[in-house]
Amino acid sequence: MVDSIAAPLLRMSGITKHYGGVRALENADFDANRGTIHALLGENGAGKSTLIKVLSGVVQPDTGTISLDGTPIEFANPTEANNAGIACIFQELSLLPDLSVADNIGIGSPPGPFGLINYRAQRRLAEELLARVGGDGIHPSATVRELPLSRRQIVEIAKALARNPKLLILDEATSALTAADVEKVFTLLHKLREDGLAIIYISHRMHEIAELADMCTVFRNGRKVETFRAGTKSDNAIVEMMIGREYKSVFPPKTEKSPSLLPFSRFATFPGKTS
Ligand SMILES: Nc1ncnc2c1ncn2[C@@H]1O[C@H](COP(=O)(O)OP(=O)(O)OP(=O)(O)O)[C@@H](O)[C@H]1O
Repeated sequence: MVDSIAAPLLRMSGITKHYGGVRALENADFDANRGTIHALLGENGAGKSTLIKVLSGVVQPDTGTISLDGTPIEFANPTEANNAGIACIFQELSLLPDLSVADNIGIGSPPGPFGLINYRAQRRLAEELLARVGGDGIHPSATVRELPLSRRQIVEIAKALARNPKLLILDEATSALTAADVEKVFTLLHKLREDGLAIIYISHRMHEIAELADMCTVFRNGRKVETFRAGTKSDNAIVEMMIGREYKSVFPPKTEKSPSLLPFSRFATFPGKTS
């Protein structure tokens, strides 16, 4: 993690969002720093996805302010958020399966003169980005449909990086991947963190967060409960923050003979969700 004494890259303050009569976020605050992987934790319905939707221009908040790099921002739609340097990856990939890898990666890039696509430039961009994300073995002219899921996820990340974002958000983006493929994505995210990106990561798999995150923020009932450094709280303390009451672990207490290398139980998922 890059320690930052400067202002955070992202600052969300006092965000409230209702869907009709349902309060999804209530006066919520959230900061994210450059060079940091920040996990968002919370039970189902805590407001995590709504926070991300506000941040990525999918929905607009009722009240509250957002600033990026110290500049106040408001997004009317996802394209505006994208243009400002915010890229979002969801569990459902956004790739068009019948197009090539290069077409998918270049899809958001502005066309050349006379509105024409410069295929050579598009292919070069795809090659550069695939190399950056460790997808060297993926051919830019391969059709996305031909690729296994883990490779598609790599292409999705390459596509997200095509606009050179400052902030990369992954919302349950690794849920469909095998453990081995998740490891590959984590290696890539660590590399992107070293490049200075701010990364926000949502997952219900506690062991993933323990392995990946530098910082954690817990949400409950649409509000931020606490932000803390990963590894500084026990599993139970985190679950209690998430559910707002005492939690008796369903896992046997650790013995000296079975130390856990991770601050969270290896196979634990958060209550209320299976992965
Ligand atoms: N489009 C919508 N219309 C009505 N209510 C919604 C809508 N989207 C979310 N909600 C409600 O807003 C609250 C916050 O939901 P949100 O999806 O942000 O939580 P979450 O923490 O991301 O949960 P999950 O882990 O299940 O995705 C919940 O009560 C949810 O039912």
